[in-house]
Amino acid sequence: MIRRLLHYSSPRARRLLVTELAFIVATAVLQGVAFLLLVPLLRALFLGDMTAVRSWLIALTAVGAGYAVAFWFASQFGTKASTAVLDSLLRRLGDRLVELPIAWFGVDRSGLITGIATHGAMFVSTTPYAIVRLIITGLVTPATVLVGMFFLDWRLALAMTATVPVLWFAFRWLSTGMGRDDAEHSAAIADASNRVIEFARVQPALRTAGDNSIADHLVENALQRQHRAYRGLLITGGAGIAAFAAFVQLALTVVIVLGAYLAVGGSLEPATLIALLVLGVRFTEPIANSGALGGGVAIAKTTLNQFDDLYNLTPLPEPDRPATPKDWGVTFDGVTFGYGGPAVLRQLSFTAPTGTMTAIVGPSGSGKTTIVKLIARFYDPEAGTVAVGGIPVPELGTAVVEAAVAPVFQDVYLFDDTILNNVWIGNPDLSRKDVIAAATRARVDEIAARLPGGWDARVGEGGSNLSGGERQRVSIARALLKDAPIILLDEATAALDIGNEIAIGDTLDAIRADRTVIVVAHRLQTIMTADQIIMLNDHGGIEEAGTHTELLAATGPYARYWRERVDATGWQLTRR
Ligand SMILES: Nc1ncnc2c1ncn2[C@@H]1O[C@H](COP(=O)(O)OP(=O)(O)OP(=O)(O)O)[C@@H](O)[C@H]1O
Repeated sequence: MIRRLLHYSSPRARRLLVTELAFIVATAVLQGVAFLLLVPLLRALFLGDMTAVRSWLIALTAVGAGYAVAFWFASQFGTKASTAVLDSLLRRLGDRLVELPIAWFGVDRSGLITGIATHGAMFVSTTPYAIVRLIITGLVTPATVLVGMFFLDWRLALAMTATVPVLWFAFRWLSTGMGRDDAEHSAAIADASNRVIEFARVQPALRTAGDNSIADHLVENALQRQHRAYRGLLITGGAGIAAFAAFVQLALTVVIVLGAYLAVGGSLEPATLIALLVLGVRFTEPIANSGALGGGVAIAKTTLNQFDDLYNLTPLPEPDRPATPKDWGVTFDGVTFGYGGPAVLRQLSFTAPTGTMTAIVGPSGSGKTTIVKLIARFYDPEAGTVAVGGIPVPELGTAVVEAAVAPVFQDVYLFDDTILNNVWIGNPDLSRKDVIAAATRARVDEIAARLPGGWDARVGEGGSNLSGGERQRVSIARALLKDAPIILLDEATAALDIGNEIAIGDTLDAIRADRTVIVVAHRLQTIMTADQIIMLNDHGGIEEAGTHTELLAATGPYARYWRERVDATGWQLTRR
């Protein structure tokens, strides 16, 4: 565990941790020496040899003083090491989260991340001082006593040595059992946290679903699983600690019986026997204490295992030196992709040249949003190539793609901050005036005017004070501000109010001239005015492609789709 902790620590935390451990070992050795000195001291007392008593007392005082100094240093370095380790773990977690492919966050990981970032990292950082220190003391002090014991009575020393493997196996058994149960408990906590967070988020939908909704059952099941896992942990821990303590007492009894046998046989002075028995008790005491702590180490290991899992994930390949694209056109060449299951897109090929707007239409679930995610490099395709400016995206690298692409998805997440700051993150270098100008182009000014506090009104957690369409407007404003050469827009499927309709229309007009715009299009206006339309089919391929006029003239599936949409929406073609 310590090896892995050192691995995840910063150089400073590593230095502090090693120094702390060195002082802990020193205190344990000095404690063992102090216990050993009790034997000649007690024997001198029993025999009434006051000169020897005085000498041994002085020696004991000197060792006691050394112990106090080492203990003070161990606790000083312990406090500093714990803060530095916590800092390192949180930084490593943050750094790793930034490196992981966005797809990893697709499945809800909030419970896992929250667990590591709050109690997990905190527990691990305090483990060296709160737990490992006592375990080291529980091992090193008895080891020191054992070595000294050979000089006092080799027969009792041998008997004590014989108990060591038994105690070691019992200790391992206890730690392994608690580690296994804690891993299950930790997974159950993460699952329950996810469910409770989800439960809180979807309350509006749940209220209409009634008391027996599936979400109620999911939360209930997750909480019950956590409850069962916790009970299992307590039972294993309680039984294991009790069994370990029994083994320790058994070992002590063996030594006492042997000592008594030797004393009765006359080969051991009674005064020495009593002193050695006192030592025997002191020998087993730290071992028994450490048994209860083996489980603590196992619990800390759960968090370190989670760190290992995060670091074992393979990130998307990145180039040593990112290539430079010649323009910002996007090409799909024989792309096949399927979220680890059946292919969603099969052998898909199309080109969206710079300075054009491509509308993607097709049945629900045909892979429209998947195309957008592949361009933004949430994933790499299983076969074929997604290229920007003629260069395959893996050769450009995630950083280049992220800088070049401004995605506007349907599920926009806003920070619990002011409406203006939520736009500002699109380009933090700009002035307030420029940010307001861009936000106004996306009609966010209408939203700000409605909210008490205007531009400085807070939007609530995740943007809960705004409607879905309004959140998308803020996201469009961010995209305008970012001034990226590739705009990916996943238009809202739900009917938009007139304000949002105009905002999206205006934005597309404003940005399409010199950029590559790819829109998962639902608005008829967008579809009709696109430079090319790509209509997907249900099998992950292209049904038809061309301009609106060409496709209508072809009177194929697109013409039917268009007719149905126009009839359904009662849409009328007018010039603006
Ligand atoms: N993260 C994911 N993991 C597994 N499957 C996914 C994931 N995201 C999407 N899918 C599946 O991939 C298919 C295509 O999804 P996609 O969102 O691209 O479709 P779409 O055409 O945009 O649909 P819609 O018009 O309903 O938004 C669907 O069957 C969907 O269930």
